[in-house]
Amino acid sequence: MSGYDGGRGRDDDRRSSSGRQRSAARFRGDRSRTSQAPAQRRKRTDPARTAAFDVLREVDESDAYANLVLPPLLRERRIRGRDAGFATELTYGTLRLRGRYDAILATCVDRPLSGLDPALLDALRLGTHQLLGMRVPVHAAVSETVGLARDRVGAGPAQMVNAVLRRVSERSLEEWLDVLEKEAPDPLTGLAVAESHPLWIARALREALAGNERPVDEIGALLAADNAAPRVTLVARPGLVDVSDDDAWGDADLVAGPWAPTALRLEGSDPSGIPAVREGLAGVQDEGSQLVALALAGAPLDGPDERWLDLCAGPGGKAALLAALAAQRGARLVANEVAPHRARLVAGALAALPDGAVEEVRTGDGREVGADEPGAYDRVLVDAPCTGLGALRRRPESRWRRTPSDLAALTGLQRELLTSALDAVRPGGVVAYVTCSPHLAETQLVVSDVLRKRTDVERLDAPAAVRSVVRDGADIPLADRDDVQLWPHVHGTDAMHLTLLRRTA
Ligand SMILES: C[S@@+](CC[C@H](N)C(=O)[O-])C[C@H]1O[C@@H](n2cnc3c(N)ncnc32)[C@H](O)[C@@H]1O
Repeated sequence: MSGYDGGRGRDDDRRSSSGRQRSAARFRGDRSRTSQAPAQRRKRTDPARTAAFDVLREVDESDAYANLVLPPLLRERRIRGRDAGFATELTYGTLRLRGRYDAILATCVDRPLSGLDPALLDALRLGTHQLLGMRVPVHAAVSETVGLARDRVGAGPAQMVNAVLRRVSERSLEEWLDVLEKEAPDPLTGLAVAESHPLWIARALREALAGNERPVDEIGALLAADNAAPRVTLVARPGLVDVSDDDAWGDADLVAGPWAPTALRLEGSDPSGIPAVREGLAGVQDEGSQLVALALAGAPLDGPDERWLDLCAGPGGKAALLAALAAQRGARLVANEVAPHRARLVAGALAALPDGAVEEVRTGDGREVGADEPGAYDRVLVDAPCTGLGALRRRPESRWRRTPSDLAALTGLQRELLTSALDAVRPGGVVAYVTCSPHLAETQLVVSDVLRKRTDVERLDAPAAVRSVVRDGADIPLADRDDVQLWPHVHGTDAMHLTLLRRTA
């Protein structure tokens, strides 16, 4: 990114012809725009940085998700190519590394950060990420961010941005990390700050490593992996599209994923132009999600194998893979989801599946299915609502939104959903309990609590089920346990948990 000039020269023309200022005014923090002459505005604002700033304000003020706000904003403002790449890295990087940058900024600002105007604080964070996370030259990072602050926050705050960012620029990232480490009361706190995680999450992840037979000193690598933007991974839905079909993949640059035979890693970030994706024959799906669905479909089963249930299906990624696998063996899938808008997404995800593969997409509370349809299914997936602590790299702001108090409500729901799934599966049938969180309270403890109350369930060898579905020759490292925990820093996947259970009587 070095040498990036904010795309000003190129953008001035686009700005006058695109009508973008009207749409930009939708966003708040626009205080000084109207009092400035257009020529001044053009001089001060850079479209990529302004877009990043506006997304950060939306995330802060409206609890928006950056990955839902940024892409349409870039399209609306016609920010493309290098400018779009810069805006994306600036937005997501600033959100992910907010904790690290706030700790650095706290040493450069003479009052508590909590007392600053939130818009000013966002401008400081954006400038700090350019200086320490993107190697933008100091003069460009400071002057462009000062211009942005003047335009969006005001002249006084812009002066402060100038002074603070100059202080930040006096040290390299490594030097700043040394400072933070020395200030920390203990190593885990230091690591949590340096790798920008709330301390409770760093603690929970360290406990999850220990609880899954991994060395706890991997915590640094795990936290660092959460800060790396994940590669886009596609799933080639079996029976719908073949990896070797050139027409289906267009000119996309794809390499096979290391584990799932269905997984393809995309070089680049925009899969929307790929014919197979447009037609629903393939989709964007983390390789860990693919593995757990493949493992459920591949788990050994006695008796009929005809009717499968996805109890918590929205938005439908795993349902689409399961339905494709079901179709290959003449089985059919019922996809259940409690939220109507998410049930509609499931229906969309399943649209390309052959007739007969999907029995029904229904909107309903998964906790009631076990009582309503006891023993009615051969295979059941419970991909439970969870904290998402295993997918932090994918949702840049989520680590700052979650609180430990979310756990109590979620783990209660998880227990009820797993209980319902075990009632809904027939004796001899298989249930997969899955979360995209490695938190022990959401994984091992939920399973052991539910099983303590039942005598009709046995655990299956989930590592064996995963090994039986991975790509030929792939030697996937899995702990010596009967459940599976995947890790971003080990497997390059989200931290998916899988327990496989069989109903015995
Ligand atoms: C982790 S997501 C599932 C992701 C999905 N399996 C996929 O691969 O696309 C959990 C889903 O459970 C849904 N959910 C939450 N409570 C539920 C309930 N009581 N019954 C059924 N679904 C529920 C949520 O709305 C959310 O869509």
